[in-house]
This record gives sequence, C-alpha cells and structure tokens, in this order.
Amino acid sequence: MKRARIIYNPTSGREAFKKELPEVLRRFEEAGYETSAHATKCEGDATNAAKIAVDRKFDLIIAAGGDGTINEVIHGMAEQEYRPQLAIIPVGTTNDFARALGIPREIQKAVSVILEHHIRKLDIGKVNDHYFMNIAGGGKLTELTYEVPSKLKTMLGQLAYYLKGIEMLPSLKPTKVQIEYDGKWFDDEIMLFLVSNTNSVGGFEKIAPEAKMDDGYFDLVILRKTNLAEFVRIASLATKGAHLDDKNIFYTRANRIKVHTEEKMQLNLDGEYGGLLPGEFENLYQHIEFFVSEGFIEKQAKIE
Ligand SMILES: Nc1ncnc2c1ncn2[C@@H]1O[C@H](COP(=O)(O)OP(=O)(O)OP(=O)(O)O)[C@@H](O)[C@H]1O
Repeated sequence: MKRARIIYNPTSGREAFKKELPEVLRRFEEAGYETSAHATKCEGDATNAAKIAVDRKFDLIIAAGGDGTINEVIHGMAEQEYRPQLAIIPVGTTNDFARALGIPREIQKAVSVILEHHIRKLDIGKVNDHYFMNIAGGGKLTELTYEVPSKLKTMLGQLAYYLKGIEMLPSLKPTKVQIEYDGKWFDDEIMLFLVSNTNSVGGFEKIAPEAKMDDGYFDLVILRKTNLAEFVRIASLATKGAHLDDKNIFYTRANRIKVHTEEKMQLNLDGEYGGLLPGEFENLYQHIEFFVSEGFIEKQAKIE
C-alpha cells in the first residue's frame, strides 16, 4: 500500500483545512493511500516535516497551505536523493503555484483533481540557497509586489500592479547590472529582471509566454531603463503578451543565470523577499513529480 503524508499549516488562510481533514484522510485512504497528517507549528516546521517524510520514504507528500508552506516543503525535499511525489491543496492567502498547476482552491475539489492522478515532473528554480516555483526577480520595480495590498490584488489583479508601477516609477532609479546567461553577457541599466519558470506573474498571464515548466529553461525578461510613458506603453503590451519584441525589453531563455550588481539589490522569490543579490539561478530539470490538473497538461502542450 502506498503511504501519503499530509503536511498542513493550520493557520493558513481561514483555518479551513482542519475541519476538512477527516474527510481528506478518508478520501486518500479510500483511494489506496495509508495516510497520516502533520500540522506545522511554526516557521520552518514544514521543511523539517518534509525531510522526515523523505527519510521515512513516503510515496506522496500532500502540502496544504499557502505558497509559503509549499515553498518550505520543497525546501525539505529538493536536496534529497529520494523525493516523494508532491500534491498541493491550496488553502493559503496566496497560492500562485497551485493556480499555475490548475489545482482548485476548494479543498475537496482539489482532492478530486489530485485523485485523478495526472502526474508530471516539473522544473524547480534555485537561487543561492533558496528555491522558487514560479518566478524570481530583482530591480526596484519588483519591490512593488510588497507594496500592493493583497485585497487590491484580489480585486484588481494585474491592474493593481500596473497602477502601483505608474505611481512608483518616477521615484525609481535604474540599476546597473551584469547578467551572465549560459555563457553570454548582458550589461546595462535596468528597471527590473524576471527569471520565470511559469508564464504567469502576479496576474499577468503572458509575461513570459513561452515559459514551460518541464523544459529545464528559465525565461529571462529584462526591462531596460525606461521613462514613465514607455513604461505605460510596455505594461499595456505585456497584458497581451506583445512586449517581447519591444526595444526596451531583453528576452532570452537560459538554464543558468548569474546576476551581479554593484548596488544593493533585493531578490524577490515567488512574491516574497528572498535576500540580496548577487544571485546564481539554476534550473533543476524535472526535479519533482507533481500532481497537476488535466487543464495544466493541455495548456503546457500548447506552448512550443
Ligand atoms: N502553526 C503555525 N503558526 C504560525 N505560523 C506558521 C505555523 N505553521 C507555519 N507557519 C508559517 O506561516 C507561513 C505562511 O503560511 P502559508 O503560506 O501557508 O499561508 P498563507 O495563509 O498564504 O499565509 P500568508 O498570508 O502569511 O502568506 C509559512 O511560511 C510558515 O512559516
């Protein structure tokens, strides 16, 4: 019999998972998994719990929480030789990664999708000692992800970032960077760079339209130094995925990317602060087997 370990954050979202736990356990048992659960107690506990599940050779880890919890679980698995399969039940405030995989936010619906058994090996991003699933970035403009209130994000989606960008741009200074990507160099003043594993960033579904999650490559999108008028124009092109040919955008695909800068530059990983640059990004090719939705598989197949 296969063994599944649920690692859940009881404080995540509106604490709804605990109530549903008996039914979730019942459904996984019924589907043939001997299933147990661990409630995380504090920051970092999901990483430890994942390490223990790896040591005990569980077949499946089910991470229930927000992106923070999922990231911690991945942290506990990524360096291990044996890695269980990973399923996500999104119960957090932000669950961009589950959204990218097409896992619904309703707990029992998410379980139904998981039990359909669509499994794919997907790439993981690593930078310095951190991991990310969707996107990493740097440059003053990425700092606006901390400035946009989450209520506004829910209500307005990409428009919230767009408005914040317009508000902040006049006070933002470009940063001089040197970026090495697969042995080549980019050297210029930039407003922002994005290293993307998926094609969806903060509600912009087409920022990196070519980004596939199982090809071993990041999409590197750089916005050069721009003025406000150019920014507004490019941001509106980006909503349609038509920005990549613009002269202010540098776009390429790469497996390894190193970013150097003389100035202090913050790194943003999946919408959270991720330390300071310099950073060396590595794409871990098809590193973890994820449970995904049928819709995700169809979407990936369309990107070539
Ligand atoms: N029992 C706990 N009490 C308090 N914090 C916890 C507990 N367990 C885990 N955490 C921490 O809570 C953080 C955020 O959790 P998570 O991403 O699952 O939920 P969220 O609802 O999306 O939260 P947030 O809105 O704070 O991002 C995790 O990174 C983890 O370190």
